[in-house]
Amino acid sequence: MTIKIINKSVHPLPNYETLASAGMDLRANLTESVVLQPMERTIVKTGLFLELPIGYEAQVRPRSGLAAKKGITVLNAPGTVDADYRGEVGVILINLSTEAFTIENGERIAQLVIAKHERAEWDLVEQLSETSRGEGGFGSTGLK
Ligand SMILES: O=c1ccn([C@H]2C[C@H](O)[C@@H](COP(=O)(O)OP(=O)(O)OP(=O)(O)O)O2)c(=O)[nH]1
Repeated sequence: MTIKIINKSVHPLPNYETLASAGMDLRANLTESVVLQPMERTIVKTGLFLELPIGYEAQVRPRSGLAAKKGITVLNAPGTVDADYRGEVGVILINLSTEAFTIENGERIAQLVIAKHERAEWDLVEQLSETSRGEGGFGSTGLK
């Protein structure tokens, strides 16, 4: 599939790193680097504007390396970019580590996964079908 994109950033378009990558890395588009203190969050602009086909969304997801090594993650993961959104794609990053982290211009801060989604209508009923799980949830089958 192809997706219309405007690139107002100073970086190349996001691309898939390998043949089977699900996500394309998103780069911070900054005029100067940003320091994120522990527990601080910020919206990092990407300079990218999308026109997704209806029935598709773009998910803004964390990068595992940044999360595991630096404690930097996407606060609202996965962020949802709607097909009718015409603004700049932003990445809400939070620093969950105990040390300050500097976001440099061009740094790969998150990844974008393009996904199909359904749009459902509600069928308002008085009763739902019975199942063996019933209302059990939130660890009802044990935690191990
Ligand atoms: O990580 C994100 C999440 C959202 N958006 C943009 C695209 C999305 O279509 C729009 C609205 O996002 P969302 O529906 O999650 O936000 P909201 O808090 O419900 O705001 P709104 O009232 O604008 O829908 O913001 C991003 O650029 N990055």
